Amino acid sequence: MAVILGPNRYGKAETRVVRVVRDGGVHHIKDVNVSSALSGDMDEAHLSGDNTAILPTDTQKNTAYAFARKYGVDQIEDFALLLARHYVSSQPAVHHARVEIEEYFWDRIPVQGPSGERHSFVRSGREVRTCVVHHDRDGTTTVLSGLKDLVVLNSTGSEFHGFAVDEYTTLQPVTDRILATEVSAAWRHVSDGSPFGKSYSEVRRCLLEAFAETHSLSLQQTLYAMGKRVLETRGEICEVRLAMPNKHHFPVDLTPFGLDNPDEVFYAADRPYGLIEGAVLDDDAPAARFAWE
Ligand SMILES: O=c1[nH]c(=O)c2[nH]c(=O)[nH]c2[nH]1
Repeated sequence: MAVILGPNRYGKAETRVVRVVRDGGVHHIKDVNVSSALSGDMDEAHLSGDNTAILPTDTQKNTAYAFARKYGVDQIEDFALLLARHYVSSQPAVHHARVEIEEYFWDRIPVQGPSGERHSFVRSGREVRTCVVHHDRDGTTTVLSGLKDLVVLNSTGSEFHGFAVDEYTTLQPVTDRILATEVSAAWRHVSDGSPFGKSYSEVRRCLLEAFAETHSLSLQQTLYAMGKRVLETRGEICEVRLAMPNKHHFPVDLTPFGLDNPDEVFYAADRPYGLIEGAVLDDDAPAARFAWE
């Protein structure tokens, strides 16, 4: 038997970059979390401890901060593209760069200082925006945008029946239930030139509208409807992957207290939960290459 080195990459995970832009007394905040991972001609670092090809992860952290100052941080996808291209073009040993960014939203606290200052924020209860960019020295670039922690609920319009049963099945069919989930979604851009800000808000709108407008016979059906809505509405997207936990809401039995419960009071269970995952894509979507790695 011979031992060989398998696929490997290395980088700095979760460099938290907060940038404040001052427009007089009106401040703007960008709060991102940058993870870079590089791979290429660097086997010797693992095999013999030769670090010649290794650009330190500490340098990768510094680069994220320096680029935030030099180029600003607007759309996270554009910032990730900038970093990924920088590593591949400046380091001969780096054949491939993967840059993942999360963005956390802040809302302005609507008060003003005596001279009109506006510099107070509250962390938004909104979802986290995400992206994953790959850039390879063969010239291929892939861009995924996404979101996570988007919690949604339909208080009716959801059924679940007609399912397979065996000797362990106790679930009763229902024609009206609460459907709640915490959406994690990622969508693949056809090119690296999408207008990423507008695209993000429109995809988010498609997901929410399809969730609300679909009369659901299962979370699986709702998932497909959400992905389909994005693909039919947004030409710049060719694939959507969704992970949606079924956040079960069980009507509480109130009969011990002499009370009925006409689907009014629910117990929101946190675990276990059903986990529904799926990809929806254009049948002529270009090859994904390493986009999902
Ligand atoms: O929408 C659902 N899909 C399932 O696969 C499932 N399984 C289950 O127990 N409840 C549900 N609900």
